[in-house]
Amino acid sequence: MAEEWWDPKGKFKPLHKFQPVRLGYIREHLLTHFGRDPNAMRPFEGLSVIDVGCGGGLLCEPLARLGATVTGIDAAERNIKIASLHAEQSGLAIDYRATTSEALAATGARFDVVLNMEVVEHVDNVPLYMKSCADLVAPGGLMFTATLNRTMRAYALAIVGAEYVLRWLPRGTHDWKKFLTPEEIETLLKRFGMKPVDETGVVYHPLGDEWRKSPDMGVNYMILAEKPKAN
Ligand SMILES: C[S@@+](CC[C@H](N)C(=O)[O-])C[C@H]1O[C@@H](n2cnc3c(N)ncnc32)[C@H](O)[C@@H]1O
Ligand SMILES: [Mg+2]
Repeated sequence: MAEEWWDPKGKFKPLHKFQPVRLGYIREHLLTHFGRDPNAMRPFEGLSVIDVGCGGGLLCEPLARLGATVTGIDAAERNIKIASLHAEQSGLAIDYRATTSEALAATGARFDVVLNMEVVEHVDNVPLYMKSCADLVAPGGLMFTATLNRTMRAYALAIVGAEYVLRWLPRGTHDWKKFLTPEEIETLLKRFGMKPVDETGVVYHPLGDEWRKSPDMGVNYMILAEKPKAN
């Protein structure tokens, strides 16, 4: 099971391929926003980060290595078992819990940074989910959202291309109707007290077999939002 999540060529291959670009984006914005030293070994010491829908913990581990105090939650108990085992093998202390963002937000838990990466296109009640993620952000904190746009190109590339032609993902992984446009995400962020401050597309470059940031948000994209400091 652990291999499933941590195999770079396995079922979650696209998430592994996204790692450099998304970690670069997260790192860059955390450094600037929280005024951290880019040359430090553990620049995010003292920052609390929650990875919502953490799966096998692909984002939790690098952030813990960079010094952050990391909590990973996933609705699927099985994923939490895999993530915990892997963190133990990596010698990392990560607080993994099998729960949902909705349940955790209801307890009043708050974090400096909320990661909402590749989850929202899988949830049933999007507004409720986005509200729970926003509620988990402490005043002055950040939330990162990564997902797929609801365009014809996303249908062609992320569903026909990735699931049927290239077989990067199992068929049926995504349902195009559940994809959200950047405008829809930003509207929800604002409704729940967040201020969108940055956005970028993420585009595949076949020559280097890598994903890079791009102004083109037509398929994959990331949005950064800030929660204003309490007065
Ligand atoms: C495609 S995976 C994303 C994994 C990880 N965020 C990444 O990008 O590497 C989506 C995960 O979100 C979890 N999930 C969906 N809704 C959730 C919720 N409301 N609270 C917590 N986890 C949720 C699912 O169980 C699944 O493991
Ligand atoms: Mg997805």
